[in-house]
Amino acid sequence: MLSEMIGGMTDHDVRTLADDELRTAQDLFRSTLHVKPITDEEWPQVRAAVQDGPTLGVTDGESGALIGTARSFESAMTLPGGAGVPIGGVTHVGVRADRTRRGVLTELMHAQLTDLAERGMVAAGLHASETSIYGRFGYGVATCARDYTVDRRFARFRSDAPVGGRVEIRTVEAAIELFADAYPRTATRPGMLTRPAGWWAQLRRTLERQDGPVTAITHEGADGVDGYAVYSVDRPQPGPATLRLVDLQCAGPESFAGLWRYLLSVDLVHDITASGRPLDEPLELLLTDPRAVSTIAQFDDLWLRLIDVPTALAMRTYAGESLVLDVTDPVLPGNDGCYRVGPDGAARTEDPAALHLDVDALAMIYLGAWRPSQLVDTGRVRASTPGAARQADRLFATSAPPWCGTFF
Ligand SMILES: CC(=O)SCCNC(=O)CCNC(=O)[C@H](O)C(C)(C)COP(=O)(O)OP(=O)(O)OC[C@H]1O[C@@H](n2cnc3c(N)ncnc32)[C@H](O)[C@@H]1OP(=O)(O)O
Repeated sequence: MLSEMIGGMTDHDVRTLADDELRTAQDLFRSTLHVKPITDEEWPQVRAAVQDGPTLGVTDGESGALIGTARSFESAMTLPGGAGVPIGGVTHVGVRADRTRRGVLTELMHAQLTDLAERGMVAAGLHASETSIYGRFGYGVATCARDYTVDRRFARFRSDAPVGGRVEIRTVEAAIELFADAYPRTATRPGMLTRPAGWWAQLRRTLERQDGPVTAITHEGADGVDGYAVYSVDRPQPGPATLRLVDLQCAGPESFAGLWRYLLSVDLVHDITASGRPLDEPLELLLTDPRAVSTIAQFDDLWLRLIDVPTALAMRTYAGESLVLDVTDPVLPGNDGCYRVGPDGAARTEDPAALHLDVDALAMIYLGAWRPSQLVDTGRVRASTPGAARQADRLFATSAPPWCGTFF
């Protein structure tokens, strides 16, 4: 039983909160992010946007007040090779400011990993507020993303850019409804997650809180709706207007080009900002002047924690020659051991290992975000046979950088 494998003793009472405690938990989380409490008017909408799944809480021994919380919901993540793996989306993690650095988060993380394992989640994923928090619990940066801005004055499509399909302005509700059906078809890149109903409700709330008016568009190709985008425009008076892309998803090159042709055609816009996009999103390649696109930030996107390492390794595909990995998991020691990984699959083995790594480093190479040799070169992974790092590079390589693309 996985709960018996979890290390660390508990001196805090971690329990699953009841439905009528969710608002207190949300307010606690907000306070840790320095956000005002939820008002009575807001609560019904906030409640609707809470994805199904357990909210854990830690209460203070003396006062009984909630001092720490963490939520999770169930999703599925696309792997290299196309399989989907059950993943717990971890969110709303916070510890009351007067109770931090006493192990409350540690207890929550251990209890949550046990719970996720018992619910059959092969992995957990999160977006980190700070990069120093989650590595110790076995999470590693498994996808990266970039923010970019497009100067509309210089952005002209090349004549050989893909054409086809039709862009239509819709109400936000209609666009979400039409696109939510098509979304699973577009989530083919490793690291992409299925979006539960609560996620779409949260998007509606985000859109309602934009300063400028929100516009939603869909792209329709030969097989129906295959892409969508939502954006708002800030038009200060006086000053140049900025179109801020809130979400854009597409099934392929034609819908990507079609959506961007439309976005670049919107009048009275000076520049367009896009955040949290795939590192290799090829907008520059569609334009006559690639410098019209400027990357303004590149950062960690999804932090991944492999909970069931044997299953996780077996569910993705590999290329090249097989290799033995020696995995160490300081929190879930049931994952410790050697695994032969190759084009025929992955399984435990008694054979000697060529690469030695902790479970957080395994998460970093698992979807293809980092090459194993990069982690060897920087001391995060140890190679015990010559050539092992390059061999592992070939095994774990993916055709495109992984990307999550769903913020939660
Ligand atoms: C997925 C999400 O929801 S991301 C949002 C995370 N929440 C926030 O950022 C809100 C503000 N921060 C907080 O609420 C808290 O500081 C938390 C949740 C980050 C940490 O909670 P704590 O109860 O203090 O963590 P805990 O005491 O278990 O710390 C465990 C270890 O991590 C370290 N640690 C925890 N948080 C941080 C941090 N923010 N920066 C650096 N180190 C940290 C601790 O020093 C400790 O190290 P040690 O084991 O070597 O002594």
